[in-house]
Amino acid sequence: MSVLDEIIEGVRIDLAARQERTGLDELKAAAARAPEALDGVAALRGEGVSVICEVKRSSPSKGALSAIADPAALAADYEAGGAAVISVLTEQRRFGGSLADLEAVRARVDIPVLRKDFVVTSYQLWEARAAGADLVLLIVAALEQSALVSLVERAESIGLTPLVEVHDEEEVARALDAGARIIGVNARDLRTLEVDRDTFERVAPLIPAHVVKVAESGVRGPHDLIAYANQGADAVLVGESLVRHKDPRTAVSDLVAAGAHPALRQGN
Ligand SMILES: O=C(O)c1ccccc1NCC(=O)[C@H](O)[C@H](O)COP(=O)(O)O
Repeated sequence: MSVLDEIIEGVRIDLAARQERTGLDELKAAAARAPEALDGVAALRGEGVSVICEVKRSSPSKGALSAIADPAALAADYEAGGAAVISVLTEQRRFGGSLADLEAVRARVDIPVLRKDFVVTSYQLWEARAAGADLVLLIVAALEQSALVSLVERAESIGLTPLVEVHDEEEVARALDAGARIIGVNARDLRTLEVDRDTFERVAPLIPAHVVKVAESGVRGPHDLIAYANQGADAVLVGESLVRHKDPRTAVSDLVAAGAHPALRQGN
């Protein structure tokens, strides 16, 4: 069984427990009370390279990353540093996250918030919207094509912008077929968990210009952002290097400044 399969097995068990506690109608009512969703595409189409900053407590590849006592305070630092979007890992077993983290972040920041999880059913989309998320991650490798298509449609229909994650050329074709407006190329191989920063350079040319291109994983600092930008990234998604940093606000503003450099503004 792959790491992805193991994660999804746990996600389905936890999901079933939540579905027992909260019916879909109740969740939809909560989603209707949530503030209107912010536009995820517009947030990532700003000047320069946009930075998506992640609240990430632990990971299957590295174990515990940071004792994040106050995820909302961390997100506020990210926002003050110039983040375009906050990503909150809500998967509990392997990443130590929760929807409570997302709700706390939503209540503190004014920029869009992404629910980063292993979404396999539309119930999780309603959860995301009820918690105040504006974007949701959909991982192509975790979904049959019919499920991917219907989750993209459902997400859009309830105001969530899907960030559709791919790892190779075939998955790009599937993401485009599903109508993705934002595609994230994750450099982390979900079988080996190794990060290969060349993945983006290989796969990104297959993504048309009207689709926002996000380079995910392995950004250690401005030099990696510049490398991804030169390969056509509109945005980068950064987790570990920020949560481990002693001054996350400055770390984000250094990334944003690197992404705003005039040399990167001419369509790379
Ligand atoms: O981070 C992991 O170990 C991991 C393992 C299996 C599936 C997903 C995983 N990470 C999710 C992510 O996509 C990253 O949190 C995100 O791209 C940020 O990456 P990084 O900056 O390298 O923490």
